Amino acid sequence: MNEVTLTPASGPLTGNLQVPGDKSISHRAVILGSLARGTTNITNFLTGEDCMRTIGAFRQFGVSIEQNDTSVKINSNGPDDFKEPAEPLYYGNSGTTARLMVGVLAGLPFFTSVYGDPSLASRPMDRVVTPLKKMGARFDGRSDGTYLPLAVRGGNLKGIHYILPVKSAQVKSAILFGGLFAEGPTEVIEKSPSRNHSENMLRAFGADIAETNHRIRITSQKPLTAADVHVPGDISSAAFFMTAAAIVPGSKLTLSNVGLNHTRTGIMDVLAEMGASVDVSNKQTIGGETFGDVTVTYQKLKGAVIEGDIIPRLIDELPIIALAATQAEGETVIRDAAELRLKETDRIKATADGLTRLGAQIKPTEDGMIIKGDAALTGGKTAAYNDHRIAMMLSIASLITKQDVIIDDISSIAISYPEFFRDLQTISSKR
Ligand SMILES: O=C(O)C1=C[C@@H](OP(=O)(O)O)[C@@H](O)[C@H](O)C1
Ligand SMILES: C=C(OP(=O)(O)O)C(=O)O
Repeated sequence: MNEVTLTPASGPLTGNLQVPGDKSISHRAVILGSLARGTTNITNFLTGEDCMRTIGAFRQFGVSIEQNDTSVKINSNGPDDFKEPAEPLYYGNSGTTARLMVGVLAGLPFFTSVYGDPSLASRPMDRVVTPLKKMGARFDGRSDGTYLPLAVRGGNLKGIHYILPVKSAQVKSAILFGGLFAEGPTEVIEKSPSRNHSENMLRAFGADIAETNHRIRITSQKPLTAADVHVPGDISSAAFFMTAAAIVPGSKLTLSNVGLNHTRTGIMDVLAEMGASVDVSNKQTIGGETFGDVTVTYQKLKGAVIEGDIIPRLIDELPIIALAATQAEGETVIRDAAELRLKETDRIKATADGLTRLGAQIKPTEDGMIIKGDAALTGGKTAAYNDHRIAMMLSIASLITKQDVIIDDISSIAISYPEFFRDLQTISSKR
């Protein structure tokens, strides 16, 4: 347990921050760099625990991966040279590693077994196992392959045509990665767009991939060609500081080199709709991913309704949006977000409970929450449910409470943002 006591901010937040590299893109860079033949150099890699799990997974196949802080160099001869691992693969807390790797393991002609921490062991895996079984991979696992630990015997895949039953980039990506090993084309259809980093990076690595109208088609073409990847700053990490600037009166913060892929920028749209001033400058695009500087300036917020197709574009930001909503004029309603219940913890319950303990009024619903605005947060003892996004959200809440905030355990923050408290100190005048 790693308890922390945080003191309220003494004044406006100002300055400039560069948040660490994007978690989703870092995972994918290691996966495609390992599947490709040649040398892949990754810059601004996220060294958080989750992405290190993905590096560990490929090292167990014998791939040479040198990691020096945020620089990663992968030398690979492609999957034909991968060795059957002697030990089970441990994916810790990382849903993205588990689900994306299932797509890869399904294509490898040998046996692997996979497990994770108690949180990961409670997250559904049938969403990736079901389509990959249809493609020909063999799985066994708890509750007939619904949960980790999983045993996989891969190889001899055939392409499929699959309409995604859940709005999930992890499921889409697992099937596309399986498609890299399959005989015949694989087609995935998504009803509303989820993050498309896999598609962008597959293209950059020379895959035969085409996309029309939410229909993505990939045809196996071995091996992929190595390509360098520059990872933009993680908008999901920047979201904590964007929101901090939007709720601490008088603040103005600039987050530099933040990923601005349209499938991820829902947080900026919502903050702007709620009334914050959100400005973008210095935009550039590398490897299909756009990034730039985002400046958020405090303005009194107003409540909003957040629902429908925007949800996948801000799914990981809903806890911090809930905090913003406690400071807005009027009520905020979040709907269509039942997926939040299946993350590292049940984030509807954890957000409502964590903020209620600090004095907010939040009513959890089956697929979202209703948040009463203009709450004077008191502070006190609260719980992060061993979830990095909840721990960081509650830490940002401490900036506007009357008294100190005591969070039971903040060790989960190392999952996605190891330097979070250093950055929080940089921009808050009192710490
Ligand atoms: O593909 C990815 O990198 C991710 C997709 C999202 O999950 P789902 O695809 O399950 O919605 C997101 O919550 C997760 O943090 C990262
Ligand atoms: C849900 C998340 O990650 P994952 O699914 O990879 O555990 C997250 O980072 O908020």
